[in-house]
This record gives sequence, structure tokens and C-alpha cells, in this order.
Amino acid sequence: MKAGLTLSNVTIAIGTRHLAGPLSVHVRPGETLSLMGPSGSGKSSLIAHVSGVLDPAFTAGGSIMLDGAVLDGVPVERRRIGVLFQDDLLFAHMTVAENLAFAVPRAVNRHERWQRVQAALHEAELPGIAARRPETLSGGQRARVALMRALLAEPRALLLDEPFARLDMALRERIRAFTFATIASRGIPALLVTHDRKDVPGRLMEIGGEELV
Ligand SMILES: Nc1ncnc2c1ncn2[C@@H]1O[C@H](COP(=O)(O)OP(=O)(O)OP(=O)(O)O)[C@@H](O)[C@H]1O
Repeated sequence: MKAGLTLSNVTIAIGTRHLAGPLSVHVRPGETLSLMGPSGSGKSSLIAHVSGVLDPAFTAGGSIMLDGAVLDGVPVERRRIGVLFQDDLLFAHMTVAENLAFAVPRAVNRHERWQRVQAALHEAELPGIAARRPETLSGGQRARVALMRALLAEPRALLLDEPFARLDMALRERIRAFTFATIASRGIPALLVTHDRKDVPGRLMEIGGEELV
């Protein structure tokens, strides 16, 4: 079994218009591989495709494997791939703790669920905000809660679609570092889509398939 996320000749098209790829790359466990490309080049569509929710208006080619198993045709709920967007999509009507608890797999009992939530808040250095609503948090706190919520779902891979774009410069630096370090320590493969070279922590590819670093 080859651990990690493998894209083999992945392409995205809409009608007769070719958008992205052919993209072939292996993302190792703990690695964050970056993808860059101009606006409209199919970055978000590629993320949607890997996560299993590509709009049927698009067509995808090639093949994707995760930890040695083919993902093509596997429904979204069975893929166990986490996605973070520019908008953190925290549930406004729930507290921080409820947002986090919601992500923990159903099979985990109540006591263990809350222990995991506490551990996540501790890891993200977010003491004392468990009972707050997302709207009362700073941008950096929200970003860390969103990352922790994604990880509590025990994803086998993480997809990041410009998750730092809304953070101001000072925060961006810290949240980026925290995000990449957390991904590395969990040992899950991650794909980062961005248009800012400063976001890039390691290997970088162009959405068309060319390796840039
Ligand atoms: N229903 C549709 N019909 C035709 N074209 C579409 C449709 N939906 C999206 N597109 C086009 O598909 C292309 C890919 O969009 P996508 O959002 O994946 O690109 P992107 O690289 O993520 O862009 P951005 O950097 O602006 O977010 C865009 O050029 C868009 O105009």
C-alpha cells in the first residue's frame, strides 16, 4: 500500500473546454502540496473532484488513489476527505464546542467526544472559547476552530481551497505555520490551492501539471 494521495493524469473540463491537468503527483502523508493557477483555471473544481462533489456540469479524467485505494466512484461520505475553504463555514447557531463536537464520528461515545473537543481546543491554543459563538471570535480563532473541526472528523486527506485568503497579513503568517505544522504532525496528505506564493510551504505545481519547485 502506498500511503498518501496520488493523482494520475487528472484532468478537469467543462464541455469541450479543457481547464486543468493532466496532473500527476503523489502527496506524502504529512506533506502539503500546493497548486497554483490563474483565476478560472479549475482549482476549485479540482478540489471538488478530489473530495467527491464535482458539479456534473464538469467532466474529470484520470484517477485518484488514497492510501493505495482507488477513490474514483467512491461516494463523498465514504471518502473521508476534509475540506477547508476561504469561508470557514462554522455553524453560526452552535457554540465553538458544539461546532467541534459535531465533526467527531458518530460511533465515538459522548464522553470521548468531549475529551477530543477539549484536546483540540488545547492544541489550537484556544482556551476559554468553548461556549462562544463563532461570530464573537477573531479571524485567527475562527481559522483555528475550522481547522480543528476538519481534523476531528478524522479525515484521511485534507484539501485547502485558499483558506488564508481572508486573514490579514499578520495573522496569515501564524495561521499558515500552525496549519502546516498540524498537517505534518497528523501525517495526513494535504492539497493547498492558492494564488499567493507566500502561502506555499513546500512543493508547488501549476494546475496545468507543471512542477514549479
Ligand atoms: N456551470 C458552468 N458552466 C460553464 N462554465 C463554468 C460553470 N461553472 C464554472 N465554470 C467555469 O469553470 C472554470 C473553473 O472554475 P473554478 O472555480 O474551478 O476555477 P478557479 O481556478 O478555482 O478560479 P478562482 O481562482 O477564480 O477561484 C471557470 O472559468 C468558470 O468560469
